Amino acid sequence: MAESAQVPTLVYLVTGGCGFLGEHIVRMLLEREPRLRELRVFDLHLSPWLEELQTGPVQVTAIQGDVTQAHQVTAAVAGSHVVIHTAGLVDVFGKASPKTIHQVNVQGTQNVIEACIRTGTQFLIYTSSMEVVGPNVKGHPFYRGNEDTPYEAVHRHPYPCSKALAEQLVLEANGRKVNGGLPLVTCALRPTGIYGEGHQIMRDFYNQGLRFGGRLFRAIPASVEHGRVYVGNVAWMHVLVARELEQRAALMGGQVYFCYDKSPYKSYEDFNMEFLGPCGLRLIGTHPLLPYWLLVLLATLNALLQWLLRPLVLYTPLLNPYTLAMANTTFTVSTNKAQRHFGYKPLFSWEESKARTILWVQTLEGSAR
Ligand SMILES: NC(=O)c1ccc[n+]([C@@H]2O[C@H](COP(=O)([O-])OP(=O)(O)OC[C@H]3O[C@@H](n4cnc5c(N)ncnc54)[C@H](O)[C@@H]3O)[C@@H](O)[C@H]2O)c1
Ligand SMILES: CC(C)[C@@H](O)CC[C@@H](C)[C@H]1CC[C@H]2[C@@H]3[C@H](O)C=C4C[C@@H](O)CC[C@]4(C)[C@H]3CC[C@]12C
Repeated sequence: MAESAQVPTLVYLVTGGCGFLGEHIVRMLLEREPRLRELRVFDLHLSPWLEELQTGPVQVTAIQGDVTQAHQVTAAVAGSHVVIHTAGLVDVFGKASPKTIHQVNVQGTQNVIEACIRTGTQFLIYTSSMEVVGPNVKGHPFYRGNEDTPYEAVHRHPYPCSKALAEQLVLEANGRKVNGGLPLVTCALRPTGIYGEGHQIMRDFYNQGLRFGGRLFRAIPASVEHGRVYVGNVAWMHVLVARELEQRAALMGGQVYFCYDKSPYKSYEDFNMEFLGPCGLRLIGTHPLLPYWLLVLLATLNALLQWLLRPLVLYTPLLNPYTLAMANTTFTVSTNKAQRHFGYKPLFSWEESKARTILWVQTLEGSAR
């Protein structure tokens, strides 16, 4: 991929480029990657905002496609220098079947890998997830751990299982010969809970609060820390890895990196209130309002209702046995591996990340402020 710094010559492909994280990666690349000649945005659902990006100096190519269709992936990858694979089904609410989650997240990733091999694309960055590690099915806490912290990564839920399998495929593909004989260089980035402009779950919490007269009810102890990272910093880490992967292939190839920044360690609900509070919502209770056993019962009833109603309507509440267990298990990271390996530093401070997210919440319909 060696190229002259002056003339934009590179072709990047972002799968899932119209998603929450994907959009930030696409916009960040256009703002901060001067070597770009063409940016291909591959997604099952193309967004209208793509049109506004097609008037700039970089050729933005919108490709409507499905990562489960190998031929579509190969056509999109052919001729690209770097692939950022962020497309996936992010579902812990029972919206998609386990089979579909596997098809998209695992088979889709295998299709991306094989497309790189077949077409000679050398650099592949995969958006993995903290969930590849945990929280595990035993509810073991992961307290300010890093990429080398021992932890029993045991999962049963289709989503974390699919992310773990996909990540393994990507890392194992590192070093395989691509068409033309050069080695494929891969790495995986593991964001914790991403927040920021466009976060659907934050939108869901906000709407739930509006439905209850501006109130949200504490379900999780404030002492349970959940790692969060601002979407702009996750996007920046992807851009940086894509830039450094060639020069530092021996060090970075086949590696995993947690995505992190200076976002504070808080419970999931308290962290959300950093943004929802200034927009008029209140979190009721300094302790969980209901005993844990009752929350488990309610979560189980939600899962039963989802199963009973499935032939008629898709019932996908925030509270289910998996989300309750997740929220109730400490999982935070403290690492500097990305800084040591490729000079990553968060682009956005906590204050900037918070301000940007609050501004976005305030634009949501019904915002009190
Ligand atoms: N949101 C988080 O907190 C978080 C945390 C860690 C990792 N991740 C990972 O980041 C990636 C992006 O997550 P997100 O939160 O932006 O989700 P998202 O649902 O907003 O974006 C995913 C994108 O992938 C596209 N997509 C889905 N199925 C596809 C298919 N078959 N073919 C092509 N495109 C398809 C969707 O249309 C969507 O635009 C995922 O791989 C997810 O596992 C997300
Ligand atoms: C209803 C209450 C119990 C409420 O507190 C539930 C919160 C719950 C919806 C979230 C708690 C932890 C979240 C997950 C975490 O941030 C990491 C994730 C990994 C990422 O790859 C996808 C999103 C997610 C699974 C995220 C989803 C929402 C939570 C489960």
